[in-house]
Amino acid sequence: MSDCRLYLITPPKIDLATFPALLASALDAGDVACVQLRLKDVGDDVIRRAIDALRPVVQSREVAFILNDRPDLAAAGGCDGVHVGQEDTPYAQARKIMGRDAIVGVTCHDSRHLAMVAGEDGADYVAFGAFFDTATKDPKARAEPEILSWWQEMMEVPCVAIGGITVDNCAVLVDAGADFLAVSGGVWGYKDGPAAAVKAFNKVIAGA
Ligand SMILES: Cc1ncc(COP(=O)(O)OP(=O)(O)O)c(N)n1
Ligand SMILES: Cc1nc(C(=O)O)sc1CCOP(=O)(O)O
Ligand SMILES: [Mg+2]
Repeated sequence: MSDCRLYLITPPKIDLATFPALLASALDAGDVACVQLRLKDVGDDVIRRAIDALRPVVQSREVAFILNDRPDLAAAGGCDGVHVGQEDTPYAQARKIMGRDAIVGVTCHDSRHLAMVAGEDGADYVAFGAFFDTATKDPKARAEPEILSWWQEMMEVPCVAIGGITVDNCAVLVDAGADFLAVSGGVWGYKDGPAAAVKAFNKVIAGA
């Protein structure tokens, strides 16, 4: 059985009147390691309100609550961590803002070099992607599953696979050694709903 775990990414737009209950139902359906709040092109107040609404839902279930892009708002809002990309706040600054005990993850696209640098700098995980076509964003790179196997042989730092991951295509990434599958559309857009998606992902992970 694989040690791989699910890492949920929130949908690009969320309605705070309904999304907390939907998220709770997904988290109660099966194992989830982290939830990343990912809102693009919105003001700080919108992000703060979303943190306040979602953080208790996530943290009360012993799941790590991670904010995308913004270590300042993550630290101020009591998040467990932050995810930064190559064009966001640099890792060292994010770490300084978040503190030693927080989770700081770094996007590395399909680059072994970026991953080595992030791992050696002290990142808590490195993220590779996009592995598949995705409608959630226009990804900078396409990664192949071999990069996960290569990383696992070289390094102790966990690796996250992201980009177009679904119940139907994820097995190859689990087999290649992903520690986490980061998924948005494959959960929130799943034919039978997000709770069924979490169950189905966990079934594939357990069988891999
Ligand atoms: C787990 C995880 N991996 C990669 C990303 C992408 O981050 P980034 O390249 O900064 O792009 P945006 O998500 O900010 O558009 C991520 N968010 N999470
Ligand atoms: C946020 C993000 N980053 C990517 C990268 O390649 O770095 S792909 C991606 C989209 C993830 O959403 P979905 O599971 O719907 O494809
Ligand atoms: Mg970013």
